[in-house]
Amino acid sequence: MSSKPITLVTGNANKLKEIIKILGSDFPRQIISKDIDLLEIQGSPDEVATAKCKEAAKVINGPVLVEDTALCMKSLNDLPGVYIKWFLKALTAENLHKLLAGFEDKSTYALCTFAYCEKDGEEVKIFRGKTPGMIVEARGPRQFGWDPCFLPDGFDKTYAELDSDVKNSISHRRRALEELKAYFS
Ligand SMILES: O=P(O)(O)OP(=O)(O)OP(=O)(O)OC[C@H]1O[C@@H](n2cnc3c(O)ncnc32)[C@H](O)[C@@H]1O
Ligand SMILES: [Mg+2]
Repeated sequence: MSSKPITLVTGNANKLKEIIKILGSDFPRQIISKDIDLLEIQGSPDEVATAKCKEAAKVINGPVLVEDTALCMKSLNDLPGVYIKWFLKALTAENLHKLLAGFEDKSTYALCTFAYCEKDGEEVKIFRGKTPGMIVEARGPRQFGWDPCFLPDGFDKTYAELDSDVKNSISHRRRALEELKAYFS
């Protein structure tokens, strides 16, 4: 494995902040971030992350890391899933819970999928993390996406209401990064 810096490609500043915080200072590789709006295909979370990674690798001449986040509602057979970005944009966090208004079962999981590739044409490695919870009416600071609507199992506060260190200790992103850390160390 090379020791070159890894370029993390994301257009989402909140994601970037959490990733850097969770990786911490003892992560063995240097991370550089780059904001490129990558094309997102339709498909499973693995397919979307893999395609994003291959596209990023074509642009960046070296190791690349991308991430895709899905929000999967059980009553909707795991939709919106990877399309949550567009649902959130259309509905805003205020109205997201209304998607499940006609359903009793509000259970939903947050899924984070990282995809890493050493360079263009090389194998893409996938790391996944999942946090179960449910969708509630928006509560807490409206800072990061659907955080105000997601109540993780075992907590009475939404991701938005939780202290950021607590969110980062149980989040979908944290769990995926644990897998990634294990691979790199
Ligand atoms: O450039 P990329 O990394 O793709 O960033 P993005 O903002 O387009 O992100 P995604 O394609 O992964 O879409 C996921 C959507 O879910 C939101 N999101 C991602 N992680 C989140 C988290 O931990 N809490 C709340 N919202 C989150 C994010 O703002 C998007 O609207
Ligand atoms: Mg995106």
